[in-house]
Amino acid sequence: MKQYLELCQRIVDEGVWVANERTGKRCLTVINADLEYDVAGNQFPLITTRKSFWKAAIAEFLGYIRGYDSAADFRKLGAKTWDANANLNEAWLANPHRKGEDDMGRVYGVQGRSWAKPDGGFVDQLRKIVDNLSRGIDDRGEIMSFYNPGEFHMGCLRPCMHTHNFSLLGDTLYLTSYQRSCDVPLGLNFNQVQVFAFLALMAQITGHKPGKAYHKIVNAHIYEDQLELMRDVQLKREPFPAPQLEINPDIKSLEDLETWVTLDDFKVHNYRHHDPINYPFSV
Ligand SMILES: Nc1nc(=O)c2c([nH]1)NC[C@@H]1CN(c3ccc(C(=O)N[C@@H](CCC(=O)O)C(=O)O)cc3)CN21
Ligand SMILES: O=c1ccn([C@H]2C[C@H](O)[C@@H](COP(=O)(O)O)O2)c(=O)[nH]1
Repeated sequence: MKQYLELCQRIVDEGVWVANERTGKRCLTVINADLEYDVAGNQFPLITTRKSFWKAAIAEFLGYIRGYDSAADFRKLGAKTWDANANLNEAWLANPHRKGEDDMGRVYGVQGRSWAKPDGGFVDQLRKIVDNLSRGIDDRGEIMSFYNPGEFHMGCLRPCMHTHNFSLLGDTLYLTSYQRSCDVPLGLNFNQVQVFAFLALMAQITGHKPGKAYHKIVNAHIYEDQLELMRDVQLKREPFPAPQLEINPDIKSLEDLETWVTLDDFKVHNYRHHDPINYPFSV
């Protein structure tokens, strides 16, 4: 929590205003942030200076793991986060690749589970990582990347958190995740939860102990219409201690994640938080 608040304060103190064409808004921006999460010690990085809807963050990530490409499937899992990008962005609505209501196109999990090969067929990046790690193999390329410039024109948004790189040291699993663009008041609240939960889940299904998760962000920003709430409300609050995440121990394989897992398989203990803050969302 301290590192999150320090990043927010750094943006307020040192950020530079940058105009963003896609949203038509200005963002107060800094470059480079390195965050670290202690998954071994189960210090769940949930924001405590406002109420976090952490279940939606986990639902969203479960949708990526399943390779979903429809905002409707995300809604069924419990995340409304893709509704706006799938259905409200003018450029995407006019895109001939959009398959209709709720279609997100070839983004995130689609790339993670079925990256199209130029010579035909698809690559399932996540399956390969799970198979290798389960056999104790780290080939120094245990990477799932959603970043496919050859198909950007076929999706509603370029991936923000775009690459997840796993490492095995002895029987401890590590994760390094890379993010090119970060909406710190809204997106990061979710992304922290996702990086932590992804390492915890992968350690559980591949039979390893989780170590640390490293989260590397390039462009970290606060939109102009979020600044006042961040500076004058959220940053004035005192954080509470980190809660703990409990994952159903019956989740034992990638197939489990693909088939029966729901949000009921995740629980958070000792979550003390301040009141919710409704930050504006930019499409
Ligand atoms: N501008 C922008 N920021 C983002 O963080 C973002 C995008 N666009 N587009 C793609 C995804 C969608 N994500 C989202 C979308 C909505 C919320 C959101 O509204 N969160 C609310 C409550 C959510 C709920 O009630 O479930 C929050 O207060 O955290 C968060 C992340 C993250 N990404
Ligand atoms: O997981 C996510 C997804 C998206 N975001 C934010 C970061 C930006 O504010 C927008 C994406 O806009 P681009 O113009 O494509 O950079 O969404 C996030 O923080 N986390």
